Amino acid sequence: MCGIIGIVGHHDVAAQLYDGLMVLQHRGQDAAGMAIANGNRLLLHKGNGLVSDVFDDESMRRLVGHVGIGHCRYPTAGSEGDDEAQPFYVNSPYGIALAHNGNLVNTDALRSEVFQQDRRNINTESDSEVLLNVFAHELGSREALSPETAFKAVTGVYRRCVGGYAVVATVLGLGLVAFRDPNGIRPLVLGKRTGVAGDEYAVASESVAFDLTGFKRVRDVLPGEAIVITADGVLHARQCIEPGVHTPCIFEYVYFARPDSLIDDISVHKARMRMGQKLGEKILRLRPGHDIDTVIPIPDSSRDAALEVAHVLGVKYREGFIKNRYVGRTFIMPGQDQRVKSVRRKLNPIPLEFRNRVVLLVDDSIVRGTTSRQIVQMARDAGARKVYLASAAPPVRYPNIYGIDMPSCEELIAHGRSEEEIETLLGCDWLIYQDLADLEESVSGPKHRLEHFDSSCFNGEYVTGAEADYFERVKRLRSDEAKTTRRAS
Ligand SMILES: O=P(O)(O)OC[C@H]1O[C@H](OP(=O)(O)OP(=O)(O)O)[C@H](O)[C@@H]1O
Ligand SMILES: NC(=O)CC[C@H](N)C(=O)O
Ligand SMILES: [Mg+2]
Repeated sequence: MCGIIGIVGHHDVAAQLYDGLMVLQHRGQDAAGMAIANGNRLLLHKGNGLVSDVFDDESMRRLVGHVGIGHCRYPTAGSEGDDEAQPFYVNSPYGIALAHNGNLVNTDALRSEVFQQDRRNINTESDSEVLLNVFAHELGSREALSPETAFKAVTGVYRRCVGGYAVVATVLGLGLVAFRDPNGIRPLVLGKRTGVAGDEYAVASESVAFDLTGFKRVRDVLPGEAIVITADGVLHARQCIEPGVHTPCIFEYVYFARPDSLIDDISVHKARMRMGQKLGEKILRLRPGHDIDTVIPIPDSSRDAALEVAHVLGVKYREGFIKNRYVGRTFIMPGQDQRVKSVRRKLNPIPLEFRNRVVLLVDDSIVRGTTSRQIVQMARDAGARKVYLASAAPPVRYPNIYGIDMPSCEELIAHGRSEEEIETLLGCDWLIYQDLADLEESVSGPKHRLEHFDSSCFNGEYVTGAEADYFERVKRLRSDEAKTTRRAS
């Protein structure tokens, strides 16, 4: 679930892109990069690592220009190599750099189409490089360069690229182009800042990227819409294809996004609080006379929900696990060994919050079960009398194919298992999952702002469809086993 940002300003934008990327770091910890338009050059700097590792004073000094894009990567296709860090660059037509959040599900068909029909070579295994070349071909086959031709090129992308994608690109001689897939699966938001020199614009994966950079959130980019901001700061917007059913990824609200973001006009923080409220109500329905002494969140992402669960149950909320702030998110780490070790490094119990108590641990989601297995054991070792575990999301039973790297259902602890079987595997005394209808209601809120979601990892329904053998192929290429073999070779 990468983070993307693009800015058209009146002054150099690299420092602000850096600040924006720092706030989007939770969306991708593997690689980072920036591309800045400077006259007839696209200045590019990217590499593996966190934003603060990839950029130093020297690289920042080189990135001069007032139109630019940035990316932080969590790979869902290809490898974790630095050749697949983003933005990607292509020299024709005009010179384009592009950064992508999401995942295409017709990459293989497109790859051969791009080679045979468009006569373009794709030099990596990245789906984003394919997307860039489709956009480049579509732009190159129109007459002059203008917002109009950019919109037509985006329509071409919409016709050819299937999957989840939010994209920012800089095109030399034009400015910034941004667009969001026809179902709006991946988020993209537009911001504006008005200064003495006039209006400046930004687009980003999450509105939180604006807070630090002084931009104000204007609105979400619509599914199937494209935005062009010319280098002189003029904004053009166009619906480039009839939008499909708007199905934003529900996992953004459960886990990925920061709580201080608004996505599709919905506060992630409030959505998570409502998840907690519904989860608490379910627990009360199932066991009105429960014996829970304390609710303990699994930091970080479950805190909003856990606090509300405690309120509804009328019991104490205690921070029983202390998180080491120097360990990143474990779920988005590339290998299972690394994930397993990181959970213990990251979380440590405060025994006095567990001793002789019946504790309810609350997490936002249970995916591979890496975190839950260990924290249940830690709670027992710390002296808990009983350990209950609640998940603010339903069982994750199906792969995600739109930008979250859980490609192989065998790796999902809930796949093909009943809740009782999962409870036994996790070793807890009671396991409670949120119901999907309650999760969806929590996100759409009392005003029913959204009616549909991409909830595919919970219900196995994929709004775009996928190539017939897609799931098998992606499992072969991207299971933990395949990644380990690839790294060793
Ligand atoms: O069942 P699993 O495969 O372990 O995945 C689910 C866990 O991973 C995530 O935490 P993570 O440590 O990535 O980030 P966080 O600090 O934002 O909670 C999520 O919040 C769950 O705790
Ligand atoms: N998580 C994402 O958005 C990944 C983007 C792209 N598919 C890549 O692997 O680089
Ligand atoms: Mg977590």
